[in-house]
Amino acid sequence: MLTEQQIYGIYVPVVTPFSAAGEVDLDSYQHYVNNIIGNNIQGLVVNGTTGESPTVTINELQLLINTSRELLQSSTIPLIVGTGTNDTASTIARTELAGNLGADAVLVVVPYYSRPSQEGIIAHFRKAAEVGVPVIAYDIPGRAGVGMSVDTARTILEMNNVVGLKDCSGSPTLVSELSRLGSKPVLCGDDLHFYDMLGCGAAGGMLASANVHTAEFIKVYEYFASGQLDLAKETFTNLLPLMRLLFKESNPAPIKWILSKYGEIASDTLRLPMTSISQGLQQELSVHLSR
Ligand SMILES: O=C(O)C1=N[C@H](C(=O)O)C[C@H](O)C1
Repeated sequence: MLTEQQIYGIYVPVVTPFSAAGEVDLDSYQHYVNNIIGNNIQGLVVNGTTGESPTVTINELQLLINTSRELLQSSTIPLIVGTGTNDTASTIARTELAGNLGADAVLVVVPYYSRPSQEGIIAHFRKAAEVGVPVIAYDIPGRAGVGMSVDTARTILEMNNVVGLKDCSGSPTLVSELSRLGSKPVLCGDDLHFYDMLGCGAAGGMLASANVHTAEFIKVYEYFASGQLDLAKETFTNLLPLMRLLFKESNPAPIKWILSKYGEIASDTLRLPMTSISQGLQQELSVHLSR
């Protein structure tokens, strides 16, 4: 079970590879995730936004959790499973499933589309936390349509079983205030501002871009944590041109494209309504293909 003390460093939210026909491609998943966990990451995140969670069925989720558990058999890296949906009942069902299959924690997003009140957001997280599996709450107003206020985030972080927050709010306010108030740890989910967010008090990052050049992202964190700020900044700045392209079109399409070009996954297929990246972005990303 994931504890608050384990929330730091680099967590990698992995993609869900699909075959050209749109089925989960387990061979690619095993090959690629095995390479990711060969790095000194702090957490493996399955079925997050990057894993195209809105299109993954509950049976497929079960398969992904079981496969990930097997891959992590001789590893101490915690397994975090995205179980949040826009519906509290199905979030609870997925959280129970993940817990029963051995997830160390779940990632629960603010319910998207419905635009609940702050009270509704709190009630949603209370129900998810009551399942008993450690919860990382996930604030991403740009995708959810609604975000957590600082008070809401504090209330949620005070709940038993909530171990931390993933902050994709797009502003330093939440992480700065929570860290000033001595709240539970916050992981930055805003790749392009990772370095600044560390400066505001983030304990690490859950970064889709860390699927590419994973070791470099770990270095940014380690340099920062050991006070070597110039090196942290320089390493981060070197990653920025690629990162900007990885978020130029909707995540995870650019990451899937680059992973397929690296031979990590067999195809960059996405499930609709997500589509592959444009020809223009392919050209721009091609410059970054050598590793
Ligand atoms: O899958 C995730 O977790 C992440 N999703 C964010 C998004 O796609 O908006 C980005 C972040 O890097 C991690």
